[in-house]
Amino acid sequence: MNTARIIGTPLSPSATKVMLLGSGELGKEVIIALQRLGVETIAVDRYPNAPGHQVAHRSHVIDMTDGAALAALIEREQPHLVVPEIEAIATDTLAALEQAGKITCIPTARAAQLTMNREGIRVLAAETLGLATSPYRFASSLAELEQATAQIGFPCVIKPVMSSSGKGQSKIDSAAEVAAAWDHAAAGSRVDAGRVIVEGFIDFDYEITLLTVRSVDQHGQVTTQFCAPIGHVQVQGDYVESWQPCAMHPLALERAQDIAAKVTGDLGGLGLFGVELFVKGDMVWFSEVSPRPHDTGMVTMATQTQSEFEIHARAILGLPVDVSLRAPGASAVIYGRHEAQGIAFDGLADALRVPGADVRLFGKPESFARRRMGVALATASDTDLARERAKLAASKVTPVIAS
Ligand SMILES: Nc1ncnc2c1ncn2[C@@H]1O[C@H](COP(=O)(O)OP(=O)(O)OP(=O)(O)O)[C@@H](O)[C@H]1O
Ligand SMILES: NCC(=O)N[C@@H]1O[C@H](COP(=O)([O-])[O-])[C@@H](O)[C@H]1O
Ligand SMILES: [Mg+2]
Repeated sequence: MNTARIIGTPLSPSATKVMLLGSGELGKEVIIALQRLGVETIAVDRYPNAPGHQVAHRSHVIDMTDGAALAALIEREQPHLVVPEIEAIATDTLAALEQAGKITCIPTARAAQLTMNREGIRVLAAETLGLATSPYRFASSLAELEQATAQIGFPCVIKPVMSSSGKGQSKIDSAAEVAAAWDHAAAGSRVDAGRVIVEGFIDFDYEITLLTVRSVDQHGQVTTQFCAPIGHVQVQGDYVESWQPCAMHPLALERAQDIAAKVTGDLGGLGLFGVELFVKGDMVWFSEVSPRPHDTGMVTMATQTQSEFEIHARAILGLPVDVSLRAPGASAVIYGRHEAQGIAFDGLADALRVPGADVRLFGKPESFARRRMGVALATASDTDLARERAKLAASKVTPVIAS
């Protein structure tokens, strides 16, 4: 039997305190949703003035992969819930603190541990749960990678076991490209530079994120609900546009939900998960899962009654959620285009004149050419029109070097 958390008053002894580990664009929205529910929020990231720092009650800058620093901060702040927002965290420390009964980690410390490393989640999905995935091998040296790619065949995709947003990822077509892919993976890896996964390339028709929520129902039981599927396009392993709902063959949707229920059921805990799936006709492959809101799910800020961030905030507090769709819509990413601090954004008014459009600028202090700095959102009578509108609105926002 689970009960909803009683919410106290922020900044008082009764406060319900939630600590976000990672405070980028996704964490910023979770923090805003938590604040609306009267929760005291603590934003942590590796650099000052991260998006979530700008809206939380308190902020901290630490190396979140440093277990001692992380444990010391948790000890000082005493949060009721610890909410990982990125993968690159000392998850073993979270597991030890959870084991000792000192924290509640969202959804669970084990989920954070398994998804931090592609090896953990892939072995769980393919070998323990028996789900369909791309064929795969792991390699810890160039020689092992050469052998692994020969076994998997070409084309194949090579990724560091610890990376996200496509960092260090290559799709290669021949053995001649293996060495360059190994070097690229080492440069793009998050923590450990020495290990990669090789995946057989899946020639999918389209790919989706199935936002899946584990929340507490009126009987105190954990229940699983699915948002409408989100279609997306990725360039160099990073998402550039997404839309909801994504039209699917009914059998493919049923299989997608079945896979998502199995994976999230095994990971356990409360909260929203982004289950990434590849679809061809009525066939569905599991790719990976984020035990937290997903970048492609930013579209839900326009499309759903409750955004993925509001759903996550409610679910982790033991509160009921509403996964209903409000209107078809789309999102399109706004990149920084410049390598500079404190850039400015021209053309916002033109973007907001696009019918049905809205824009979020994340406020990241430093821009890189391919850093996601904002997102355009749009609703319309159908997703084709919404995609046009979102892309048009994004194209109107021009990052410029501030004078
Ligand atoms: N085996 C594969 N076959 C075909 N395409 C793939 C394969 N693996 C990855 N991709 C493509 O690359 C994208 C990014 O891959 P993946 O999700 O594994 O990377 P990531 O770095 O974890 O990204 P993110 O953190 O944004 O989810 C996928 O969404 C898909 O478009
Ligand atoms: N695919 C995962 C993802 O989108 N994560 C989001 O990007 C931020 C990091 O952005 P940065 O690299 O620009 O600092 C993370 O904090 C999270 O909000
Ligand atoms: Mg992914």
